[in-house]
Amino acid sequence: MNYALLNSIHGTADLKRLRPDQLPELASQMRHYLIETLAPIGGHLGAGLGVVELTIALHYLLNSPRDKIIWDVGHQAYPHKILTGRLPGMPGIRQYGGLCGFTKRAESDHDPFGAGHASTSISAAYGMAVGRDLSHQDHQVVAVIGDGALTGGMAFEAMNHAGGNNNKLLVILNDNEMSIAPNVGAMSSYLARIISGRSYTQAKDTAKRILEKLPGALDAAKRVEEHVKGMITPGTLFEEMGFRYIGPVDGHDFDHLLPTLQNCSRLNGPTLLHVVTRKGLGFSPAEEDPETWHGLGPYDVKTGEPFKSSGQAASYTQVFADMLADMADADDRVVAITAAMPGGTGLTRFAARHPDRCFDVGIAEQHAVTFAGGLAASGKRPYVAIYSTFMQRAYDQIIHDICIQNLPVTFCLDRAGIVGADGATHTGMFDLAFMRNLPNMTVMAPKDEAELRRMLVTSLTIDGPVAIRYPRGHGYGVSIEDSSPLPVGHAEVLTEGDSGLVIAVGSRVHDALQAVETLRSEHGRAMTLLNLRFIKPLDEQAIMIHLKSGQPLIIVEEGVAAGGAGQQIAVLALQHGWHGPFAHIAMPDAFPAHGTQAEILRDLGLDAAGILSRLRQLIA
Ligand SMILES: Cc1ncc(C[n+]2csc(CCOP(=O)(O)OP(=O)(O)O)c2C)c(N)n1
Ligand SMILES: CC(=O)[C@@H](O)[C@H](O)COP(=O)(O)O
Ligand SMILES: [Mg+2]
Repeated sequence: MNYALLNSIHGTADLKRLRPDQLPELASQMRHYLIETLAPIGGHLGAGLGVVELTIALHYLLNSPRDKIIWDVGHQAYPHKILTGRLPGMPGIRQYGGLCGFTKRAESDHDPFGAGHASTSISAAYGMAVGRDLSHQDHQVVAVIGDGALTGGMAFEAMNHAGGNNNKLLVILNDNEMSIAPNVGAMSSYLARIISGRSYTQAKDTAKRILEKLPGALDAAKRVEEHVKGMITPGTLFEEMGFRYIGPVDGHDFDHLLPTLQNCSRLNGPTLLHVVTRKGLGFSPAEEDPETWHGLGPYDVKTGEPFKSSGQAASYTQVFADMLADMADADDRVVAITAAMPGGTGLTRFAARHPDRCFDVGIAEQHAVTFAGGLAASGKRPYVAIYSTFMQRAYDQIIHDICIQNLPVTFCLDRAGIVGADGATHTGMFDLAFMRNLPNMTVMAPKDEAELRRMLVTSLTIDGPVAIRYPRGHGYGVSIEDSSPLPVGHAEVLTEGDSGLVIAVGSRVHDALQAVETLRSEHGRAMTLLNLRFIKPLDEQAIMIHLKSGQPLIIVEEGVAAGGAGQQIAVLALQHGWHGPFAHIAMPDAFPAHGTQAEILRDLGLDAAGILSRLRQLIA
């Protein structure tokens, strides 16, 4: 493909020099460029392809960075990055040292607000609109939010606030009928009805029938018609929330988009523009299967097939989902909940076997947790599968609705620890610290996929809240025959030696074992290695039996050091009078960069080589 037009755009000023009739060609080149550039590296393709025209139109008419464009989640912002001077960096997006996969303030003045988590854009944009008005400035503030992100409560909290006031704010609802998976819920049906126009037609028919049945009461019936029409005319809900509703508009047609956006930008007060787009537009595999092509690894442009790495063990996610489905076979109290991530959490597999016991609540982590509380209070055993990073949203619900009432809800924290290309916003670095300090909570971390299965079985024996955290990626291909429950609160001794005690948590156990074995074979120094298994309750007895005063104590965990298991173990050791060399190999008080999981673990000294080097220092 010839990218001459695209390559001539070094910033938004170049875009503005184009004639309107050149924009479709620019859109076409940008689509091809995205499809080709992401093929060897993967990334969030589908959402960006869907907003190519919208992004071009916004930058054509607005004056970023003076005008503020806030992209919700930020995964669809690749076209925005291209138009704002970041085209040369695109081949390195989400790679180590490369561009961030989301919007990021530190990366560009054109990213006025960073994101990664959903449903924040209207709040941030409204804050900027109010800030602008307080400072008597007059730039535009535009939030672009997807129909999936609109299922998040924050979006409605923000609309409730903004709609009650008169600050100028444009919210663009990018409606492609998809979250990552097909969008769910009543709002999604409402938007679909607006697009199809059926509700409006039906309402008119209903009013007509009322008219026919009430001869002589024409005025009254006329009023009924007006009322019914008013109730379900497109966008009434938004109008009732204080927003001027405009749309629906074809988000791929510049002839519609440009004049509509131009008009919207002249309006005062809060306005919602409903734009209809197609996720993955321009690449048929992505149009046909938008869920797979939402975000993926490398793929073959010619065949339209994602590359599959052969010979890999099952992922933790798959093992989790299959085990939970087995448990649901045997126990009809078991139910599963996802917050808009049925694929990512594996619950699509669970739903295939137990469709009536699997609930996708939308991007609503807080609701997911309290909904689980309600299910638990009615005798069910809910398993809430949410990525570690997204669970941060629901902390008060975990405390107030689950832990205080000691309800048997199990939190299945996928993507715990380093996630790789998604970087800081998606890193699951806090869950060990925030879960282990909650009364009534049991916290487990499996060393491999077999242990994950046993921990799930164990959770069913515990009559209270449980958190199980496991990493992104594949297991080790170990045998998963044993499905017996684990003794609660007991660590596992993996090696024994008198040169020191290493305690490793979950995902770091295998690398710690490798380091301990290398130390023994290369230096003849044997250490005891405990697989902690239970971060809470802590196996104080096993720790104190194996901890010898004067000898090194090393704790390895893939989570933030502050408040992590290591700090609690250190306090325990000191309370028992232990003294000796100490190392807490964990994540520092800083957000990690993006790259592969291996690169980030290496940087943090959390891989086998890093652990080995710390062990060598300690015994030196
Ligand atoms: C709080 C939170 N939960 C879940 C996610 C995972 N997630 C990322 S994008 C997405 C779907 C967003 O759908 P939509 O806003 O409609 O954007 P589209 O991809 O359709 O353009 C989800 C669930 C997230 N980023 N943040
Ligand atoms: C944008 C977003 O939040 C998701 O698409 C996320 O990137 C998915 O991560 P996984 O690839 O680990 O499922
Ligand atoms: Mg969508």
